[in-house]
Amino acid sequence: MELKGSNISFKYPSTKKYILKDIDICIDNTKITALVGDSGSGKSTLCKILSGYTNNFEGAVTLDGKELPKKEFCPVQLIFQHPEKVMNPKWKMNHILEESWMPDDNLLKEFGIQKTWLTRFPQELSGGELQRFSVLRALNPKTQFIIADEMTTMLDAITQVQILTSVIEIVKKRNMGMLIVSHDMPLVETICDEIIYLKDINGI
Ligand SMILES: Nc1ncnc2c1ncn2[C@@H]1O[C@H](COP(=O)(O)OP(=O)(O)OP(=O)(O)O)[C@@H](O)[C@H]1O
Repeated sequence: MELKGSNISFKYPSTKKYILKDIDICIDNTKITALVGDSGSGKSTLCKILSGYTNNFEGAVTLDGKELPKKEFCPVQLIFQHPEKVMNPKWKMNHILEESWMPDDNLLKEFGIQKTWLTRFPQELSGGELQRFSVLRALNPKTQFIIADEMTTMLDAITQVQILTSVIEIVKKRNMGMLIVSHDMPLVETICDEIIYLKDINGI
C-alpha cells in the first residue's frame, strides 16, 4: 500500500509565499516513516494535505493510485498535535469516539482511558487525556495509514513510550502505514525505519 503526494505546492490564503513547493513524498505500509524538519518548514501543513484535511493545494495525493475519498471515511487518519482544536466542545467523549468507532474495554484500558472520562466534555480533560482519545479515534478498523503529528508532546515521557508502543503494535498487526512527525531525533531514530527531511523553503 502506498500513500503518495506528487508535486505538492501550497500557500495559505492569507500569505503570499509558498510554504510547500513541488514536494514528492511516498510512504508505504511496510515501514514506519518519520517526517522531520525545522519549525515552520510545513510538516503539519503537509500532514493535513496527505490526510485530506486540506484540499486547496496544487498537486495530487493518492492512496494506491486512487484519490482520497472526500465524503466517506478517510483511510488516512491524522492525529493532531492539538486534539482540543478538532473536538466538538459540545460533545461528550463517548460521542466523539463513537463518531469514528467504539474500541472495546481492553483497548480503552491499554490506552489508559478511564471509563468515567467517557461521559465528560473535552474541556473537562487534560491535554494528555484528550490525546489518548484522539489516538484511539484514529485507529478505526478502516484506517490504512496513520499520520501522527507530534502526537505525544502532551504526554509525560513514560506515557509517550507506552502510547507509541501500543500504536506501533496495532499498526504492524493490521499492516497499516505510519508517518510520524517529531522533533525528538533519538525517538525517531529508535522507532522509525525511514526518515524524510522537509526543508524550509523560506528559511535563512
Ligand atoms: N492557518 C495558517 N495561516 C497562515 N499561515 C500559516 C497557517 N498555519 C501555519 N502557517 C504558517 O505556515 C508555515 C508552516 O507551518 P506548519 O505548522 O506546517 O510548520 P511545522 O513544520 O509543522 O512547524 P512546527 O515544527 O513548529 O510545528 C509556518 O510559517 C506557519 O506560520
